[in-house]
Amino acid sequence: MTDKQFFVAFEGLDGAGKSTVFEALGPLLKNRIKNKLVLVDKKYPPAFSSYTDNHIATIRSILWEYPKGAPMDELGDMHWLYLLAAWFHVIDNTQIKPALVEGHSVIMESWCYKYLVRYRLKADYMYEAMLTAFYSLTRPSPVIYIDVDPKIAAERKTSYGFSESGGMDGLKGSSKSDFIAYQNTLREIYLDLAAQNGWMIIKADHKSIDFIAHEVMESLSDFGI
Ligand SMILES: Nc1ncnc2c1ncn2[C@@H]1O[C@H](COP(=O)(O)OP(=O)(O)O)[C@@H](O)[C@H]1O
Ligand SMILES: Cc1cn([C@H]2C[C@H](O)[C@@H](COP(=O)(O)OP(=O)(O)O)O2)c(=O)[nH]c1=O
Repeated sequence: MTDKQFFVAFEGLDGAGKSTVFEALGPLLKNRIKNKLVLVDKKYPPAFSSYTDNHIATIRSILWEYPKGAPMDELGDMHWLYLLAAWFHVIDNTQIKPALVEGHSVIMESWCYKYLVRYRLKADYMYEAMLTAFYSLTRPSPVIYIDVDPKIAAERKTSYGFSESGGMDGLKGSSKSDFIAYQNTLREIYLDLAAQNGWMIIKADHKSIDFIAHEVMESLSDFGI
């Protein structure tokens, strides 16, 4: 048992297995730590107040419940940047910061780096603007990067979304091969970020969820968790 306080978050490509490993890890971690553990799903955080819950439901519907085929690129990359920043700041303010102040530990199913990776492909000033907008967000440590070959992630999916296939970066088409090509580009950027920031990398190709979850638990011991 450990009483170390932590904030850890998963990162990885679309279909890497973040949500699934997050669900498997929760019960394993709860048995290992003395503090209360707060589990936060990026899109569906635990209830807060009715005002805030309504507010975030509105932002969520814009960010994630958009109609299939919506021409999201019409609105512009800077618009989406600030909406994404608004989302992560509300999660930080209402979930992560208060939990840490209370002495609890937090595990996030995924954090904001996926969008930094996507914005790395855009003009430099946009990437810089996103870094600035995200600057004061609480930083997880460690970040657990679930690394999969995009071909394997693609096999798990039945459809390939517009933004998952590079639609927001001017790429046309959302076939399996479009998804794989875009995700391969993102993976290189992700792996650079992982190396620069000392993220924990879990190689997940051809491994069961149970196996991956136990590997994550072993690696977390190296961080005293
Ligand atoms: N290691 C794995 N082996 C087999 N299937 C997996 C594995 N990891 C995830 N999956 C399946 O792949 C799909 C995508 O996983 P998910 O956790 O939703 O990915 P993410 O949250 O990273 O987008 C789900 O249907 C999940 O059951
Ligand atoms: C401009 C831009 C916006 N976004 C925004 C639009 C979407 O509403 C939002 C969420 O992306 P989406 O791929 O729909 O979901 P997920 O977060 O599960 O991967 O991010 C990008 O993902 N990429 C971009 O290049």
